[in-house]
Amino acid sequence: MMSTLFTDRLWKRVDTIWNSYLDHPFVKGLGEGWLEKNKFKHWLKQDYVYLIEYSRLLALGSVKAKDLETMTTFAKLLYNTLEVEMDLHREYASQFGITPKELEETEPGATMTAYTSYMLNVSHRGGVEHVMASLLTCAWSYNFIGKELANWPGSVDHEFYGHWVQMYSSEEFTKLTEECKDLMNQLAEGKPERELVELEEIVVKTSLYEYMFWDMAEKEEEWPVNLAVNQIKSS
Ligand SMILES: Cc1ncc(CN)c(N)n1
Repeated sequence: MMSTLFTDRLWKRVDTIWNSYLDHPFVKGLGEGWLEKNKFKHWLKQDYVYLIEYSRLLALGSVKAKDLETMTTFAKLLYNTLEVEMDLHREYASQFGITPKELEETEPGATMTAYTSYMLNVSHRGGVEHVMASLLTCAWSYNFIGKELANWPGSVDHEFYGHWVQMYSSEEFTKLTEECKDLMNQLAEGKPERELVELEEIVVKTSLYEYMFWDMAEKEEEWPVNLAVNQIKSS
């Protein structure tokens, strides 16, 4: 009898959360092509610094890996993030007149800091399986969104957002996502229920953080201190 894959079990927990992304105004606007560019620019800058922290997490995966094959998978994901995915960001940024250096110097926002700090914290404290559980939602949920949006009329060919949809629904990104899922299943194999529950919780939490990240971009979230300074000045 074939046992259920751990990722199938995970899917049951995140299905509703991930489907709610598709109703979020930021994602909907991106897929339907009416998203305000300043909101996208906000996402782009925060996401660039998010991907820098995510890259640290991938490097940590290689450090914690117990065999060369796993080390190589993390290294491949790291290379792809730094050179392929972040290239998409650099290309979009150039259309806004933002240089790569300016992108890199983006002040990390509250949501992006909370999300990446959470992932790095559980990964530092745990083993390679905790690193993989922290990373999984990032790759898998974007691939899920990309493939869903690719079915929406006009999304792939949109003059501005089409490139985004093409990237996250691409065969290459799908293949990397499948490698992440395979590795998660391998690492979960034979683990006691108590540990599986722990890994599942990480995937649920990161899924909630993903929702908060979309919300952060939609609201163009800023640290409240600027508001406080202005209030002090005007009083
Ligand atoms: C916040 C977030 N999550 C996921 C991805 C896809 N790597 C991303 N670029 N940014």
